[in-house]
Amino acid sequence: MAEPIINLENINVLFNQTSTAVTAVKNVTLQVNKGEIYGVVGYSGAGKSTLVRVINLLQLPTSGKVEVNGDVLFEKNDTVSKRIGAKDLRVKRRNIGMIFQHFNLLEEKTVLRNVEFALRHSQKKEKEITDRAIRLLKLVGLEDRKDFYPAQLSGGQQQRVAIARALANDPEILISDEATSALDPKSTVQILDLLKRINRELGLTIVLITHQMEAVKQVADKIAVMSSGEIIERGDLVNVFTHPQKELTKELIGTKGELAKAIHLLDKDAIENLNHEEWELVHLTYTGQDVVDPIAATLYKKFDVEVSIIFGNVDELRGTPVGTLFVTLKGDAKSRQNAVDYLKQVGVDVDEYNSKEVIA
Ligand SMILES: Nc1ncnc2c1ncn2[C@@H]1O[C@H](COP(=O)(O)OP(=O)(O)OP(=O)(O)O)[C@@H](O)[C@H]1O
Repeated sequence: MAEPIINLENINVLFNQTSTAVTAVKNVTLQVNKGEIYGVVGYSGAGKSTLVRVINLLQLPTSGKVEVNGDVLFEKNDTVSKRIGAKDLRVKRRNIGMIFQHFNLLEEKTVLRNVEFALRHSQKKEKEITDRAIRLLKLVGLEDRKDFYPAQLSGGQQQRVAIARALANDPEILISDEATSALDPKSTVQILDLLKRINRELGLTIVLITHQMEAVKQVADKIAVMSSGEIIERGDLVNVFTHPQKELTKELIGTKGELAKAIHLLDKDAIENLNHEEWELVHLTYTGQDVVDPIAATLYKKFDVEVSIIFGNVDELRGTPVGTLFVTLKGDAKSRQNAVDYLKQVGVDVDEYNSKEVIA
């Protein structure tokens, strides 16, 4: 049974500015299970940072309930108003590591001292602290840079130091706030691989907020899409990517751009002599190549529907290959309907675009 480690219920965060009030988070309920990598995505200003800062009460909600590891840290509604004490909160916060876009390292301290700094409040002896810091630097592959200063490291390496520091107190949860947004693509992949590895090896639960869909695609088990303070869509990563419901989700994962490209690439000559009733554009999404390989032949043989491929693409979602294919189907309406029903039956997700709208 999945065990929730983070439980946010009906969270609202209202910022009262002098002239205007902004509701940065609107009635958000979110559960993250132990050991999951949960991606929270959305455009800038959607409320992602505010929401995750609520988890360790760096941001106090206006109302709602914050529960971490079964302990209620905050609860406020019409009948209840309680909040964990400052001392207990400090202890709880050590169980939640954080990494940020700009690393936030202490520039005047060496890599080793930066990691040790996170352990300054622990009861450990100096030698134990140093040993632990070195072990963590080994984990992130930077043991040989322990005496360097942050400025002497690349962005990716600085983020590794930040990860080692975030893990110093052995947290069960790691919050990553746009941690790869300032990195080049190669370092981004390396940092995401590292996050995936520590998730697996240490059983760490990771909440990853990002506007980079590539990042969640690589590592997340589940995603939530935020817009104007609300979660508008959520679920298993592969499911959301293959069956996006909301326009914004389609936009974020690139379906909309792909559709525009498919329309642009349509062989206008080939369809010029057909009337609107005789063809349509369809977008097929499928997991597993074997489903799609024989499609064209099958649709022609079984349903007398002609398939022309406009373009296709195979992507990888957390290790699962997911294919998308834009094709035109030519044939009478009834045959095309039968063909589409058949595709759905064999597990292909089908989006149909009316030919009239497509070439309008
Ligand atoms: N301390 C604050 N005071 C007032 N308004 C704030 C504060 N923090 C955030 N906001 C507002 O709340 C909304 C959500 O901001 P938030 O930073 O959570 O979004 P985000 O999705 O994380 O975007 P970004 O990645 O750009 O930070 C925005 O309208 C922002 O201007």
